[in-house]
Amino acid sequence: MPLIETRALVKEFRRLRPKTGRFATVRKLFSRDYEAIRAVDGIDFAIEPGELVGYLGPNGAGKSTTIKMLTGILTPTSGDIEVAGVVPYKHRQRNARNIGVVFGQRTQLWWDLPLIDSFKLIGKLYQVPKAKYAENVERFTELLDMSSFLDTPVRQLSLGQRMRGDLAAAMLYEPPILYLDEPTVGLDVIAKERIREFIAELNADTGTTIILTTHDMDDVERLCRRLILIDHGLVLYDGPVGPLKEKYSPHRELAVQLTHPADVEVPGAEVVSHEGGAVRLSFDPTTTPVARLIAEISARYEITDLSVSEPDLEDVIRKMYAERGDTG
Ligand SMILES: Nc1ncnc2c1ncn2[C@@H]1O[C@H](COP(=O)(O)OP(=O)(O)OP(=O)(O)O)[C@@H](O)[C@H]1O
Repeated sequence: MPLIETRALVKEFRRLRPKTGRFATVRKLFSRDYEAIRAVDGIDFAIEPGELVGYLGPNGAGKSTTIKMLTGILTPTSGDIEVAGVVPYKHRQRNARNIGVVFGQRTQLWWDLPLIDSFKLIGKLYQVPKAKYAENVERFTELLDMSSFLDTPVRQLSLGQRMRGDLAAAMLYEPPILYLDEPTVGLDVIAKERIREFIAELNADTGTTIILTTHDMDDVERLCRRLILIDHGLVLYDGPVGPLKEKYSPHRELAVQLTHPADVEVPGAEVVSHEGGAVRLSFDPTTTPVARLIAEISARYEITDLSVSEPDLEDVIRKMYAERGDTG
């Protein structure tokens, strides 16, 4: 049975219709002329326990609005939504116990308090039993390497330290579900990797169901087995990463380094670039298996190095949106 499910989910916002021309500002003041924006326009998905799903889309696609409905902050205009057997907007408090939420752009922690005091407050708010609380703080402190800054006020933490604190805070009461909104935004490469490692471990070890919203394709490549791609409030793709790459970017590239420069000709592959002994070939793995291609090349030329590159996910997604007439 799905842990998270939405059916024909719609969220409409009303905003004042923009006015132009003379006295526009004055007219706006007295106007009752609203227009409706469908931020979410009939979204269906079902997420099973233990899944780690990337929820992606261009700016304004409706991602945050969906997450806000899942957390119970927003009430849908129509449609159904259920999270761990709870309708979030009807039972916000019950829903809150089942979910952890981390926003990359803002903290859930108390700005002026030492990090450990935020943890204590969250432990109290969620009535985490004493022993469990102590065990979890110890575990997360070790996993996220936080011991050197537990007593530092949150306002003095670096972005990477704060993010680790936010992740620990969201998981202190062991919710079965975690929503992550841009958890690696603004972090350096090492800090990003540390966060990704924690997310992957959390999902693998405790089976936490995770919905991840991000614009960072390295987050997606590293973490998500399933993607839900949305645009204009609609689901465009729901499935694994592999078939998406095959459909929108079927070609792979093989880079070979020849001992002696030569004009390369191999059946089933096209030379993309050729610089001295460095040759790049493009091929379709469904018609030319990579093993056969490598065998053919090694039989004809002397090679010192070779590598096959996967298509770039960002490129694949851009192509998909472009094909559907959306520039993102
Ligand atoms: N409170 C609101 N009132 C009016 N319009 C809103 C409101 N919140 C969101 N919108 C509009 O709904 C649409 C979807 O916004 P949403 O924030 O869900 O997109 P998003 O996919 O999260 O984008 P981003 O990647 O930029 O965060 C946008 O057109 C946005 O302007």
